[in-house]
Amino acid sequence: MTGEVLLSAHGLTKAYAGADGELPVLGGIDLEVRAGEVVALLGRSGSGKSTLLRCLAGLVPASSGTVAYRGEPLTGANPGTAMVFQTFALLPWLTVRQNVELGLEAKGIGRKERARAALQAIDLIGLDGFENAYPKELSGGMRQRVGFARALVVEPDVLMMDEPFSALDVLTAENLRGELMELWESGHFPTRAVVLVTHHIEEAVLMADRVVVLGARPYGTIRSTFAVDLPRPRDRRSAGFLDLVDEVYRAMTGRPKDAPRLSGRSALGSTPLPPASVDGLSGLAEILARHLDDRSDVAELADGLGLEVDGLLPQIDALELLGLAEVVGADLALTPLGSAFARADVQESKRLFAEAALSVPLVSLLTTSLTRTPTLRRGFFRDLLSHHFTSEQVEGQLETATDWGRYGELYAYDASTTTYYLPPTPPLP
Ligand SMILES: Nc1ncnc2c1ncn2[C@@H]1O[C@H](COP(=O)(O)OP(=O)(O)OP(=O)(O)O)[C@@H](O)[C@H]1O
Repeated sequence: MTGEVLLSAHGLTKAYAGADGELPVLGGIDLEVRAGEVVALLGRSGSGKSTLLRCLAGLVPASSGTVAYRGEPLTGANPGTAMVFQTFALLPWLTVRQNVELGLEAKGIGRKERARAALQAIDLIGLDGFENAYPKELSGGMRQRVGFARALVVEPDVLMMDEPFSALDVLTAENLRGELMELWESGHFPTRAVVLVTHHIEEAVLMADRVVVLGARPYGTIRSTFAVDLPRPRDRRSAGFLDLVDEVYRAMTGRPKDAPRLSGRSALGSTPLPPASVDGLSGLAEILARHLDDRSDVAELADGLGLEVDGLLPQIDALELLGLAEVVGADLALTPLGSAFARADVQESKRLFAEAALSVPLVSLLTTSLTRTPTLRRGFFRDLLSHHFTSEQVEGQLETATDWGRYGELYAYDASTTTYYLPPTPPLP
């Protein structure tokens, strides 16, 4: 790696203030971004990717450690970066050109020069003809082009992108990714490096020279880094591409030795329940049961379903957590319990599922609490969980626990009164 260092983070930590004290999000990040490279920050939801990007951009202050631009520690917004967001964040009452000019206005650049630079950026990103259109007249893809033009117009040293394609439909996203990388390769790209936040493994391998995998347990740290030496434009079907996707996938699912097991049989606060419905995880178990030895390569499974690999992560996590499957290398394999579950009739599958779900702390807590107090409000469990998780994570976990417990007939839930209760015992025949 030879380019000069543009961005650097050393010993960077970040904790947000929460209702119940500090929520640590990043722990001890060391990272450099050099001229000439595209770096992807890859990780699951909640691993702190966006927070790291914002710290590098100086939009969020670090709790400790340093972030520097060209060796100068940041004291506010990073003057060498511009950001493209997932949601396009355009001002609806301004035209395309006026939206693009916004970044320049903030820099105190005169009107004539602003118009010239904006038109150039608009042209570069394929928006010519839309200069005077308002955002509501544009498709999602065209709106995101405005997002790109607005960032590129200031010719930042480093373009920062926070999941810029995830709000777009598949074809539009693929098209825009391709155009962007062509532009980067052509040498006409007005930035010297790119940092991309994504949770799509394939997107990271497709676009980046270096993929930095963040792990989320117990808080965001760099788990591994991969150099991507594949020639551009990259072929998603080439053996090299698929091998690297597999390797990165293993790094994302592999657990560091000292991290708590995902099985979460320990404390309530260890690992949030994944957002996987019983239907979804049963579907995956049934598909696995159709494979030889009840196991399959995860990338192939996802491909067969028309999904990106990470699209299956919540269901895989759920099957593991419930002890119904395990990840072995790049494969997902049903356990004997999972195999029985996948092949059982409805009643037996509910019984097996209940047995598995009772090993999950939150489900077990709901069940045992209800044996002591026959009805309990959702707010009671929300409060308990809020000591360990953000409110979004709390609601997500309660959704999952409600679905799982209902299916296993461990408890029932009345949404109109937000109350859990024990299901009535069926009458004796
Ligand atoms: N401003 C904030 N205040 C409090 N907590 C926050 C704030 N921003 C993020 N968090 C929390 O920090 C954790 C990491 O969030 P972050 O958005 O950085 O992760 P991420 O890996 O980018 O996830 P995602 O892909 O879901 O955006 C999450 O638990 C999130 O709820």
